[in-house]
Formats: sequence, C-alpha cells, structure tokens
Amino acid sequence: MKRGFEIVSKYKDQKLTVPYRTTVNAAGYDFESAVDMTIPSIWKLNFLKILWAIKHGKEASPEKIDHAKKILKPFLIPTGIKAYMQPDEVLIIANRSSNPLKRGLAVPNGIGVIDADYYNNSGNEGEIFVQIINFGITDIKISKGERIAQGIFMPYLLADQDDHSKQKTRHGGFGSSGR
Ligand SMILES: O=c1ccn([C@H]2C[C@H](O)[C@@H](COP(=O)(O)OP(=O)(O)OP(=O)(O)O)O2)c(=O)[nH]1
Ligand SMILES: [Mg+2]
Repeated sequence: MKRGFEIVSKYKDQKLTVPYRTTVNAAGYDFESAVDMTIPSIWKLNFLKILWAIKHGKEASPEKIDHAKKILKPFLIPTGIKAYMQPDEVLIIANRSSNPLKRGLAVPNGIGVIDADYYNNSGNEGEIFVQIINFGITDIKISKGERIAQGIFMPYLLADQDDHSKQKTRHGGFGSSGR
C-alpha cells in the first residue's frame, strides 16, 4: 500500500466514488462532491456582508458576529475522501480548468496542499475539502457525484535547515496549527 484513497467513516454508507483518472495519462485523480450544495455568488455574499455591517455596525454582539462569520465564510466542499501516502509525498489539489471558464468557480487558496500526516488525524479523520469561491454573478448548484477538483500525488524535498523542534502532531486542517 503506497498511496491511495479511502472513504471517511461518516460517509461509509453513502455510495461515494473514490477519486479516479478519466484518461490514460491524466495526472489528476478527479474528486467528486460528497453532497448537494449551492455556492452563492461572491457578489451576493459581499452585498449581504455590507447590508449586515450597515445594520449591526460596531454594536453587534460577539454572538451575532460569530453567526455572520459562519454564514458568510468561504465554501468548503466536502469530498468524503481521505488520502494515504508515503511520508515524503504530498497530494496537490488543483481546480479543474473548466470550472472558472464554465461556472465562475475558483479555488481561492490557489492549490490545496494535503499533507501525508493529515490522513486519519484525530480532528477530522483527514477528510479532504475543496475550498471554492464563486466569482460569477449567479449562484452555482453542485450535485453529489459531480467532479469538482483533481488531486495529484507528488514527492517533496526537505531543506538542509529542516527543524524538527518546530514540528508537532497534526490534529486537523485549515489553521489547526495556529495563525
Ligand atoms: O484545499 C485544501 C487544503 C488543505 N486541506 C487540509 C489538508 C492539509 O493537510 C490541512 C492543512 O492545510 P494547510 O497546511 O495548507 O493549511 P493551514 O492553514 O496551514 O492549516 P494547518 O494549521 O492545519 O496546517 O488541511 C484540505 O482538506 N483542502
Ligand atoms: Mg499548515
């Protein structure tokens, strides 16, 4: 077992498909969305943010601010997939090139870096999410089973100055190691 994909336990009975390549020499394994979801247009989201700020201004309570942050956050599409690989390998998540052209969907982090130690981490079992922003003017519906991004396994190199004392055990993703 060198590298590959598994379905995370939360989705085990939901008939998900593990990522697959669609042509003989494709570098990327296509990932499908694990859920139906709508990605609202960023224009609409920003408009809502402005309305919200005008309404609540500085007087908003911390609870209200938390609520607003929740509904206005960038969208993470769950894939229900985790990836195992060798310790000196990484899985790069890249957008499909058709997404910006046809649907106005971009990956705001440019590429996603899925670390080998993300697999089976204690926080979220290593579920891979695709961060997506809809820069178009209409909301976009994503259906369960629709291909949304692709993952490419790569080897990575260490620097001469690599400092073990800075390295902790991973317990999640998306800022789990702090700011
Ligand atoms: O598009 C992405 C990018 C990252 N991740 C997961 C896997 C990765 O191993 C982990 C951490 O990613 P990264 O190091 O890029 O983010 P961070 O903001 O530095 O978070 P952390 O503090 O958890 O390292 O989040 C995803 O599921 N999808
Ligand atoms: Mg990190």
